[in-house]
Amino acid sequence: MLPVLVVHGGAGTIQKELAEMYSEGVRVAVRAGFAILQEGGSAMDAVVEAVTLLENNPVYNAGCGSVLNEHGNVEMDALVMDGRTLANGAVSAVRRIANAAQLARLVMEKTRHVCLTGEGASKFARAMGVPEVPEESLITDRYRKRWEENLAPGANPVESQTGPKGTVGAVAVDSEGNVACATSTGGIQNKMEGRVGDSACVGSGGYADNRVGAVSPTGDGEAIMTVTLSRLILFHMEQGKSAQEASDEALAYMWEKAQGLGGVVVVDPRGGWAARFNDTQMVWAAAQGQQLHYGLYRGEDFIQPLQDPDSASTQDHHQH
Ligand SMILES: NC(=O)C[C@H](N)C(=O)O
Repeated sequence: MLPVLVVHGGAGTIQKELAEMYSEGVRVAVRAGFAILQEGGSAMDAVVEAVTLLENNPVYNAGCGSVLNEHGNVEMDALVMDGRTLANGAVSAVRRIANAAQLARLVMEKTRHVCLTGEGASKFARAMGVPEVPEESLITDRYRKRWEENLAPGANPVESQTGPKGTVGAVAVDSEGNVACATSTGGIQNKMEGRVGDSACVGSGGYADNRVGAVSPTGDGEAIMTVTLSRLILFHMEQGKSAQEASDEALAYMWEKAQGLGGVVVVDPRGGWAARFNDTQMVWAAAQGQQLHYGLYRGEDFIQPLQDPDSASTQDHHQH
């Protein structure tokens, strides 16, 4: 049933105290993006709106709330892709802007390139009138502290590159059957300056093609890139697998070949969808028809009516 929107706020191990905040944020974002689809808006508008809200929410590792690189700076990656035309745009290692996915969309719409990086991406943002924000406005106390802990004698900065991976992403099918994806992230804690992650690389950190579907992943970027996870999932769907089967097969392959953990949200053009992960947790939410689905641990699929956010949720172990 069309339209559909599915979002994620990252995979990994989410501290118990923060779980409700993580879950609430993806539900708010999915409602806002889905409202656009219900009014006849495009899949592209819906995914960018959902991701923008998640970037602005300091809970997630994207926009405000991004993790810090080895020098204590925020460098963000993002991409968008439109399944109608295969048009896509990305930015990598971009600094001092609030909404990297919107800048990725401008790369798609206003340049002949698919990815701009670092200082070039910042110059392009300025030329497009995107306001520069102070780096401090993107940094939360939580990540500032984590970064400082890594400077302590005896700390192992490489070890702390693992941990919660709160990248954000969204996939949608609009009422005309067009699919789109958007992904945005601060990357991984203590990454080397200039490190480009999957979230800036089309085919890895996202893909959308009206003939097959759309994917947005989260997780170990190097492993995601090694298996080109998003395109791999769509390849399995082209071979006749459902969104769920294709996701599980590709995630298992990523583990086998690259010891990669992560998760994905996926849609197909008929309105089938999946939120799957091989890490301990992934925070996700989906909207379709009158229902909002959401979950955090494996096997969870809580359902609420979209109309009434306060009504009691029911748990249903049907897996998507
Ligand atoms: N948080 C994440 O999902 C990390 C992201 N995939 C990256 O490697 O940059």
